[in-house]
Amino acid sequence: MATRVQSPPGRPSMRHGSSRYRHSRSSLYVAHTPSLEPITTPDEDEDADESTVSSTPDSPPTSPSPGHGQESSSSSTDESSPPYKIAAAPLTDGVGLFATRAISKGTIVLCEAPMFTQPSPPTRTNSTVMAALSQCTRDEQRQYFNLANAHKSKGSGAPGTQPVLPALGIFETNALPCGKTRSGRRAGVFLTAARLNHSCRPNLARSWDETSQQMAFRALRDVAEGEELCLNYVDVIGTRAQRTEELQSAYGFECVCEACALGFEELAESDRRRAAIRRLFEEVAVCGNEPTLGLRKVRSFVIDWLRRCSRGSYVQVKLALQLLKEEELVHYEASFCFDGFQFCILVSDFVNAKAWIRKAWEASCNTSGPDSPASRAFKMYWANPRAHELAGVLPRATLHGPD
Ligand SMILES: C[S@@+](CC[C@H](N)C(=O)[O-])C[C@H]1O[C@@H](n2cnc3c(N)ncnc32)[C@H](O)[C@@H]1O
Repeated sequence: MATRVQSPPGRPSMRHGSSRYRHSRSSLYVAHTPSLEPITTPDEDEDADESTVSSTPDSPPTSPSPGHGQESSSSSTDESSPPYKIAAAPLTDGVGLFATRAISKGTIVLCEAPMFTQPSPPTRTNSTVMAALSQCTRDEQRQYFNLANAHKSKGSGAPGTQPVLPALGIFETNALPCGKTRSGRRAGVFLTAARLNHSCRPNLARSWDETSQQMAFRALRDVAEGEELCLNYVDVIGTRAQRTEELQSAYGFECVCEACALGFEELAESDRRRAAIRRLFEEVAVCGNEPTLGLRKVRSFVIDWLRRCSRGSYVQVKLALQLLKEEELVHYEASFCFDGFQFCILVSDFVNAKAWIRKAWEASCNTSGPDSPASRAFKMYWANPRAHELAGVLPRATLHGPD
């Protein structure tokens, strides 16, 4: 069974020197599409006055608005206690984390250092996990061996395959990706966060902080007291059938989350929306790892898109944002907004570019904090959109902003 670790991870990273923003859990490069209907043709709109967008300040604030990345606080009598508790999650046949008080969007719910980390397979084996465990305290070892093990039933191993021994099985079930070193990517087990169940409508996002070597878990939306706190282990844009297949093959369980438990008609609606979001992602996934190739692809994509615009059959980023809101999948917002920014940048529409990048920055602060590489890059582009390598590579045009 595949590890819980996503490749590469869970929260966004910005590829400096290129133009792509990679969404966290997704393997998709989301250079999508312009929702951006041109309202003037090239050359009609000479140097637009950036100050005309009143909702977009000329420059980003020095610090994000309240809420972003704040440690949890509430009206609870004991604010120093964690805003969560571990309790039985009967549907998952185990435990989960539950909010002990109301938590507002963007709040850091939990910040945790890994008990230990490991390299990626094949370097990671049962022996390397056992060696790391031998450096931990007895209490930590006891807690570790109490964690879920999705590989338990495979103990004897299928003919011709190696059995998954307990220490490794537990690691593969619970580990989260935490950064990259010179020798490659690493994953770690976090004793508290290992109790977070999966939801296809998650209310937590995780982001690894290289400086503190800790994982932060932030509320993606306002969470009510008593609500279960959940991450998404896999990409959740896709129909229930697609998600079920992925969770089964990667983690071996049938998802019991609220999105998967919807009744027939609601599920059909949800499936329709998620399929549309995925289509939007894929239709405009134009860029690979190689910046020059990416640039070429972006260019031909935009030219094609401009052509399609004139026939009125373009896809709208705004539509994607609306669908994400309806499905409560706001952690994908920053990717779409960054694409909106990039398409404006291509045609030197700096007014609308600023509006898009501001929205991308706000969304990114909520999911991964103001100090994440993506948030920093967005803020930098907000201050100076012309610094983007795609700036002005196509004839000038005026597109639309997000609002
Ligand atoms: C990382 S652990 C999460 C905490 C776990 N429930 C426990 O008791 O320790 C992952 C395991 O929890 C269960 N699980 C997590 N999310 C689930 C979901 N949405 N539906 C069903 N089971 C789930 C699966 O058995 C999975 O292998």
